[in-house]
Amino acid sequence: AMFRTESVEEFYQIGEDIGSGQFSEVKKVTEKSTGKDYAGKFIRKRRSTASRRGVKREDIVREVSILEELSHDNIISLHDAFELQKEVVLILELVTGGELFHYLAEEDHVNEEVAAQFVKKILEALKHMHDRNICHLDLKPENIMLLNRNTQNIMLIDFGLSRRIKPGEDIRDIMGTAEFVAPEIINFEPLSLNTDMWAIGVITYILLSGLSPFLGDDQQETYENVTAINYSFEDDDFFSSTSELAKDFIDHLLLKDPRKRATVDQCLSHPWIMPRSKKQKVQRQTSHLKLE
Ligand SMILES: Nc1cc2c(nn1)-c1ccccc1CC2
Repeated sequence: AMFRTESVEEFYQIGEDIGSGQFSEVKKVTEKSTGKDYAGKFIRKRRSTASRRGVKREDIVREVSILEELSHDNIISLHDAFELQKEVVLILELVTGGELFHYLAEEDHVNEEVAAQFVKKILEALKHMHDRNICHLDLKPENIMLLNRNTQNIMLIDFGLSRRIKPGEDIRDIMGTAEFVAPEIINFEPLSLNTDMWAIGVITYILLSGLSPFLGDDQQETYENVTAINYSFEDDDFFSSTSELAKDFIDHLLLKDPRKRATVDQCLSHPWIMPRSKKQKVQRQTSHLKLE
């Protein structure tokens, strides 16, 4: 059986809230037998097929089976799982560095050296997934946690929309967060591993500028900006000190045709992520010096 049916409170002491999702609360929990701290993700089950609240049991089972298949330093690990009458509780590895989103809110934007290190870590986690034909489909700063404040070590945390991409099988029904969704999601065209690569382009743009490239005044306007690929680096000279390498990296990801986008392997060997020469490394650093 996938889930234990004993009471989670018999084995874990429930602590304070540390986060939440649309249908989930995440609390710090302590395993009684070991004294170890974890993150307990309490996911409300959907009571009936007619309801729009809660998560379908099959979707929770999918999230758990994907978490069980993945094993990587920058991907949250699953320690245990309980099923109660109204909810499922996932016992996840505890990360306490806060969301990348909050770090960005404080820092506004980060210098290129730091941004490139963050993106490299996210790409390494994503490579572990893509090598297993698993796509995340909800990559955004809220789903990226910092291991701790002062390193670029990150952790992907939420696999609620993740899917195994089977050749020939069409996935069209996923809808993530408007600012980060690729054009094919809005147009209900087939999704693929390349759908994640679009989100990497959006996250990189935000890391470097603090601006969200497609964000409009409402969801409709955001969708129009995405499907029109309406972004630029000219906004209010937020990119005046950004290197050409960084802009080139983003330009190879924010492409309408998913097949033209750089893959995770191509991103990992892009000179912005893997500088091949002193000149390229200096180019990345000088942009930082100008900012400071
Ligand atoms: N939707 C969310 C949201 C969160 C988490 N998981 N899913 C999480 C996982 C491990 C440690 C800490 C958290 C808090 C945020």
